Amino acid sequence: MGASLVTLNQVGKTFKTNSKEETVLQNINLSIEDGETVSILGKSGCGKSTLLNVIGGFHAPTKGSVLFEGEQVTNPSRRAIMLFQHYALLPWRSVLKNVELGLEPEGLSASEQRERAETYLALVGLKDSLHQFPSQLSGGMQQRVAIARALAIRPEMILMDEPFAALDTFTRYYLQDELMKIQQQEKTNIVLVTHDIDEAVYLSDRIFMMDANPGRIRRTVDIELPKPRDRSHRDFQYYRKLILDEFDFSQRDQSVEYNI
Ligand SMILES: Nc1ncnc2c1ncn2[C@@H]1O[C@H](COP(=O)(O)OP(=O)(O)OP(=O)(O)O)[C@@H](O)[C@H]1O
Repeated sequence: MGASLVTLNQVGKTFKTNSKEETVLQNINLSIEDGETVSILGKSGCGKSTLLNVIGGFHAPTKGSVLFEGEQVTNPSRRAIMLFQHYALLPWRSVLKNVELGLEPEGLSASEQRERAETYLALVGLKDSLHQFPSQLSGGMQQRVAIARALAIRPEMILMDEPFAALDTFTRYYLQDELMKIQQQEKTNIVLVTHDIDEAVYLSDRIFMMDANPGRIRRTVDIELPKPRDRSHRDFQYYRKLILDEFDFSQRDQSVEYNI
């Protein structure tokens, strides 16, 4: 096996404000192999988004190092694109122009730019919506535009911060399926922040489970199930239960936790 795509060595992150100092990440060691989809799973406030931002070069670690293909990460780059929960589309630009916007720094000709944007919009099933505006689309369609915009840049890695959290269950399942198919086709590495255990088990090759105060990796779980996965299969339920047990949820009222 070659070198890891991403390696974090002894990473710590402390935020300093006027009144206090908060250590949000402590002693994070992890590696992400090329081709993997990994999830960072943990309760609210445990430092998931901070960890994602450190991986993407948006926050500098206070301690330790972050390596991307063996090179120190010091800044965000187009090799790792961030995808947010709230799409971040420009409302005054059409679907096509939103995707083309991400391509402007690449210096493509107008026709190349358009062709690339159309290719990725077709990939996410939006070839008939090129000239619509974000406000004319459902939340799920808007997130598909955002996914197309990220893919069109052809990054090596997409960092996703709870990308489907604002969507209803049916749309979320649909987009999780789409994302999995696209990932298998494009071979883009995905790092997904979520607090949805099902989403993590459904999509991930590996799950990094985090504890809070300070944020640290509690346990890493390899999900050894072929894709596409069957959410109702007992092997899927095995991993789901393993994670619920690890977070100590299984002792509580299970009707609350097994509510899908
Ligand atoms: N730029 C910042 N400055 C100061 N503190 C910050 C900053 N960013 C995050 N924090 C603090 O770091 C802690 C972890 O936040 P983070 O957003 O990483 O958690 P999270 O697990 O992603 O939470 P959630 O699931 O609710 O989004 C919080 O206490 C937050 O207040």
